[in-house]
Amino acid sequence: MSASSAPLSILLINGPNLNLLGTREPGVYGSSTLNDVIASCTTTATDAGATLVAFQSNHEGAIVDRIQQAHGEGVDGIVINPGAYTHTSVAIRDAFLGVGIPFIEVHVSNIHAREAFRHHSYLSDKAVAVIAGLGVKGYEYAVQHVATTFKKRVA
Ligand SMILES: O=C1C[C@@](O)(C(=O)O)C[C@@H](O)[C@@H]1O
Repeated sequence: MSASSAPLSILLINGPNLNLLGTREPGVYGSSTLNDVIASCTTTATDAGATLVAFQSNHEGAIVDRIQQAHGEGVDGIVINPGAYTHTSVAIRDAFLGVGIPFIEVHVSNIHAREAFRHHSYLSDKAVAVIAGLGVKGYEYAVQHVATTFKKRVA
């Protein structure tokens, strides 16, 4: 397959505690599981002619490693819910700046309507877009946007 006809490649990253979606604070995060999210995002990507790979880790360095690895893999766009690292991680910010892969930041909850320490994100000013407060639907909207508007990246 030539580079021009290769499908757009999307990486979905979920940070700490998002493996607990479905049981974690359901009043805040809802009842869908991470597997539900991955299934719906995979369908959204596939229907739009893109591919999607999902990754979850509770460890900051593993997320940095995965972002760096994505560069070598030719990933075209990343959808990330960094969880609590949103509010703390210069390392994840620097990883995005280092690889230059465009990304959308997703939060299940509206972080701006919650505690003050959740209002600041180390990623938002570098993101193509930020979706917060639309529940797990936010992931699908982000994947849909990446799949239909992002371009294949030139290595
Ligand atoms: O783990 C999370 C989940 C979250 O990113 C969200 O999806 O709403 C919001 C963060 O503040 C929190 O630490």
